[in-house]
Amino acid sequence: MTEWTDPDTFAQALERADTKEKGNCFEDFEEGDVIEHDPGLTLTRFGNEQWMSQTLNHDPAYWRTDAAADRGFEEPPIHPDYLTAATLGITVEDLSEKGGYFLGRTDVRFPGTPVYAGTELHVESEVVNCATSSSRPEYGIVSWRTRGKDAETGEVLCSYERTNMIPRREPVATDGSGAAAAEESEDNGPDLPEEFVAPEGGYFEDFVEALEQADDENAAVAYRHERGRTQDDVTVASLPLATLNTAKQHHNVDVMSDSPSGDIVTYGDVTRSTALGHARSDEETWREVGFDDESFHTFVAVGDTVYAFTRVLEADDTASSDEAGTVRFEHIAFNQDDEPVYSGTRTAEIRKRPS
Ligand SMILES: CC(C)(COP(=O)(O)OP(=O)(O)OC[C@H]1O[C@@H](n2cnc3c(N)ncnc32)[C@H](O)[C@@H]1OP(=O)(O)O)[C@@H](O)C(=O)NCCC(=O)NCCSC(=O)C[C@H](O)C(=O)O
Repeated sequence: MTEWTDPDTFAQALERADTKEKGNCFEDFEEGDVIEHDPGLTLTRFGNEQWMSQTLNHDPAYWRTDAAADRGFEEPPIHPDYLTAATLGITVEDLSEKGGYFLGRTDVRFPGTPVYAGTELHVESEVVNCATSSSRPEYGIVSWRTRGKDAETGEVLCSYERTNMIPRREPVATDGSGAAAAEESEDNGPDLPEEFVAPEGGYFEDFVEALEQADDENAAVAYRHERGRTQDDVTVASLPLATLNTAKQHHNVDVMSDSPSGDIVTYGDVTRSTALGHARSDEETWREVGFDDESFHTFVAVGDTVYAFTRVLEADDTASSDEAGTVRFEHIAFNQDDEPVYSGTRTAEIRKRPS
């Protein structure tokens, strides 16, 4: 009898065998469905430090006990970026493993923070919207409300609404109106203020002063950050896998060679954390409050370099501590060709200058 490992025999066997599929297609989601995700993850110091080091987030409060105490933490906590990435990673097997691109996310909040190492995450998602893509008949667009909870107490630690493009089993006819609208809107020329102001330093007062100066001069507070992070095997494949993110986009070169990106791509949360790390390196962060209107504009792949640009939108003297004020930023991650790859608004408490 022929050995099944004989190459010709095996090729035929592969052709005739059914594939035990992973993940869900667009047709499998229905608005109102609630999905309890099976995978869980213990948030560890190691996982946190691996994520934060590789994305250049070096805020000492997340690394050193004395710096943590100085910021009112019991010990170096789990960073909200890693918490967000781990919450999303756990959902991928059920929501997006089939290969849909992560388009955006909003209302990212951390009601139960600070979170400390040793906390076990339990995550659930509710399908909030299923829409036809008018430009891509082979995909639908699905949004979920996801909550990452402390598995022991049930307290919600991280919550957000996320949208992905999800492959359909059967393509549908579309009118292409989305693509036409996008083309029309490209006709508008750039509309930028004449002057850009950069804050002198990274304290709350520096942002307030820069906003006041910009207001006087009809300018914007906007600046770029010097650091860049070239994507490598660790950022593209290892970091998402470390959050249990099974999206083939990040680790299966074979499948991805025949996809819109043509290659494995960086997990959106890695791109975002990297840009935020660059921005935070130029400010005195006190606490992260939330993120809104996040969008991923184009792919980031191995060899691409992620840079960051910041626009300061507003500042407010009130915060959870007298030692800080609240600032709202828009952060844009861009690549070596100056193309935006991510954008989103961020609300953060920024330390006031010590008197
Ligand atoms: C994915 C893209 C290649 C699509 O590009 P394009 O075909 O040019 O279309 P649009 O960008 O105009 O968008 C297609 C439709 O999706 C809707 N859309 C776009 N953004 C959002 C959003 N934030 N919320 C809701 N809907 C959104 C548009 O309106 C379009 O709708 P329609 O006209 O009806 O078709 C391109 O966008 C791209 O390359 N994006 C980058 C994607 C990416 O790299 N993401 C991060 C990496 S993938 C990942 O992290 C996966 C993750 O692990 C996971 O599992 O989620």
